[in-house]
Order: sequence, then structure tokens, then C-alpha cells
Amino acid sequence: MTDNLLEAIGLQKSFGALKVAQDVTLRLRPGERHALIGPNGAGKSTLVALLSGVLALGGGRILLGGRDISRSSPSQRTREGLVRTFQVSNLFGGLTVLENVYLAISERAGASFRLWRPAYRNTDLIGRSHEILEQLGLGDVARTRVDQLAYGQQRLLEIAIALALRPKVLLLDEPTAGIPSTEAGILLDALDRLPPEIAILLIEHDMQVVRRFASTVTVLVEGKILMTGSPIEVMSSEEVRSVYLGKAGQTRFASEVAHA
Ligand SMILES: Nc1ncnc2c1ncn2[C@@H]1O[C@H](COP(=O)(O)OP(=O)(O)OP(=O)(O)O)[C@@H](O)[C@H]1O
Repeated sequence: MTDNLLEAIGLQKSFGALKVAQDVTLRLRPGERHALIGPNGAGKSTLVALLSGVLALGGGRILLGGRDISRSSPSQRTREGLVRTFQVSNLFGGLTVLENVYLAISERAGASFRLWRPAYRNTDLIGRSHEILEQLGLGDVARTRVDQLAYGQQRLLEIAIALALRPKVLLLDEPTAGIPSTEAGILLDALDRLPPEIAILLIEHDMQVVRRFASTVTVLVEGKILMTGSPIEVMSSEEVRSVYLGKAGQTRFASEVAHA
């Protein structure tokens, strides 16, 4: 019996001659806050695609709650609780924030094709949608059309929709990317308030976000795991500094460590 919720064991993936996942092993326990970092082209997005089932594995196994989901479709994985954030580009811009979350919840509840009128009678699902929006600080914009939202709020809505799918494991792909610094704080606060029992894998470039959010960090370089450790261990590793970060990053890391 294992207490790991998600186990990715020996994952392999190649695009032609390019090996983008080489024996990648990653484990997440319930409630774990785990960050995945690595330079551009390291294979982070590929790993998320392998975990979520968008890409087929070239080798290895993925277990969710001890069950082998290596061959499950993305939607099966979502139903079983392995959820990746919805991309802003997949939001329904012409619908309200509430309607977007409601659609996700009703889909989870198996009601997606009963559409608007009958669905709107379902006060439980609407109540749950409001609850999630409040949780993420989007309560005030519930009736606002998504295309009228600030970008940071749209990114929060991605997370709201993922939460609506009742994740056990949540894959967050660069949630702060593209968000102006004035709005980023709100998003970081929202990340702090995510339900503590959910295991979260955060793909992130910004080390300040990583340090604030994660208790464990995995560094991926050229499709291989360079190291896994606490943010401080990772940030103070010479190997990480020299192999992964380069000169600009070394300066940044040094200042991060100094402020840790
Ligand atoms: N469908 C594909 N076909 C061929 N090569 C691909 C494909 N998808 C990604 N790659 C290549 O695989 C490597 C890993 O890409 P990936 O996007 O996973 O890296 P990443 O760590 O997410 O990078 P970034 O931080 O820039 O998003 C890159 O060299 C990329 O060009």
C-alpha cells in the first residue's frame, strides 16, 4: 500500500530522435505542493501532457491512487481526479463567469447535454458554482462576461473550472504567466487558499512563486530529473545553478537564497 496519490514511474517520450522524457519518476502525496521547474525546452509541458493523457507514453506507468491510468483517455483521467487547468483560450468568452464554472460542474455531474433551461433549475450546481467563485475571489464578477474580465481574473477562472471538476491531483501550468504584477498577488493568494487535501503540481518559471507555494521542487533538464528537494535545497544547489540556470539565473537564485 502506498500513500502516494500520483505516481509517475519511469516515463519515457521521444519526438523522433529528441528524447523529451527520460526515465522521469515523480510522486505526489495527498496535499503535496510540488513545483516543476526547468529551462525552456526541458520537457515540462510534455510531462504535463503525458500525465494528463494528451500525449501517449513512450514508456513507463502512471498510477492514480494506486490504479494504473497509463492508457486512460484525458477525460477518464479528469473524471478520476487528475485535472489540469483549463486554458484561457478554452473559456467561453461570450458566457458569464458563473456560466463557465456551471458548465464544468454540470459536465462533472453528467448533465452537460441537458443544457441551459433544465440545468438552471439545478440549484445545487449553481450553489456549488458560487461557492467555488467565492473561494477564488471571483464572487463579485460572477455575472460578468468572461471576455470583459482582466487577464488575471481569466487565469483565476481557469483554476475555478479545474476545482469544479473535483480534482484529487491538480496540474497547474504557469498560472501567473502573462499576468501583470498588480494582479499576480491576487492569484498567489488564491493559490494559498486552494483546498489543502488536493495534491498540486505547479509548473512555474518564477522562483518567487515556487518558493512561496511549493514544499518540494523537481528540476527537469533535457527531459531528465536533475534533482528533487526543498526550494532552499534546489536554490542552493551548485549543479542546479550551473547546469540549469546559467549566469542570469545564478544572480537571481543568489538573491532568492539571501532572502529565504
Ligand atoms: N509535438 C512535438 N513534436 C516535436 N517536438 C516537440 C513537440 N512538442 C515539444 N517538442 C520539443 O520537445 C522539447 C520539450 O518541449 P516542452 O514544451 O515540453 O518544454 P518546456 O520545458 O515546457 O519548455 P517551455 O518552458 O519553453 O514551455 C522541446 O525541444 C520542443 O521543441
